Amino acid sequence: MTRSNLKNMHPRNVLRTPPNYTKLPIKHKDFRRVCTLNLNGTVSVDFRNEHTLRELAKMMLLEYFDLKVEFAPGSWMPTLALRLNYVLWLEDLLEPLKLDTVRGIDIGCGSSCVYSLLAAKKNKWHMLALDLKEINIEYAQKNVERNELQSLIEVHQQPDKTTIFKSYFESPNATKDKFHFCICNPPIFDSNSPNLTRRPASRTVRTGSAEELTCEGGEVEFVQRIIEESMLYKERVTIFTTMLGVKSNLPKILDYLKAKNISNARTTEFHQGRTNRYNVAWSFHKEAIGDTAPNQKFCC
Ligand SMILES: C[S@@+](CC[C@H](N)C(=O)[O-])C[C@H]1O[C@@H](n2cnc3c(N)ncnc32)[C@H](O)[C@@H]1O
Repeated sequence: MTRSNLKNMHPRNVLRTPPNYTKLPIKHKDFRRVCTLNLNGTVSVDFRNEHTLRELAKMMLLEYFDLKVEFAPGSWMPTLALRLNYVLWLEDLLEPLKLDTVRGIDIGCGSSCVYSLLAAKKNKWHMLALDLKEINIEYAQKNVERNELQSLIEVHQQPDKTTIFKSYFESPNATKDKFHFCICNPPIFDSNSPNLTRRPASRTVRTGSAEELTCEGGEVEFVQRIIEESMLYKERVTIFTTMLGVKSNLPKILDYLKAKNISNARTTEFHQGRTNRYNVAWSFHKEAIGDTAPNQKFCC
């Protein structure tokens, strides 16, 4: 990350001050094991090594949020700067609502359950964490228990990959409480695309299993499903949000919202080093999003 990029990070992001990679290995012994000490006293981290990335992610969550996290083998690896920018943007969107208690839904929480853990630990938000994969549910549940956040986070297995909120809301055990937001980092690639095997080489190792990274129609169709279900459950969730990994998909989603006559929408961009993400929020409630939170761009 460059200095100018760091300056443009969300104003409340603690990672605006770059981590001290020379001091952190002294404090965190598992992280120390994957670092290389150079002759001039500096420390190198191999971002192409999956095990190293796991230890880095675990160390960052522990150092900055006192969160102890384990990841399922081969599962999707969260980076803290990006996850934090998304949570901070949500804080901005929710602020005008002046809520005493906040309830959110984490669509596709992954094995780390990272968004729910951050939201609960940092803000004491109540979270419903949903995922399809059994192993992700097991790890997510253990991560919640490891951090003693059971009173704030409920983990629920999504039985049907074609639905988003429906199977939970229609289940007899579902809470009758309303939710104030949903957060989502959708599977990005189209499982039917022949280009999947010809993805460009990345400078860092790509983590995540096929089931976590792909779905029918890729992120566009996944988000279109969220939009469709948002129309069914407009009274159950105040602000719907999602992330997109591909810039050219943003206008497609905005066009889809327009086609569904949903005009109350906002976008933001997150730039973390070489990783760019594009977020959309929409609401059926006039008091939400409407007068506040202009479209924003955050870089880190
Ligand atoms: C890209 S990963 C994101 C993981 C985590 N939220 C993060 O940002 O690090 C997408 C996740 O969505 C889950 N998923 C896919 N389809 C889903 C569905 N219909 N309902 C809930 N989760 C789903 C996958 O199993 C995977 O864990």
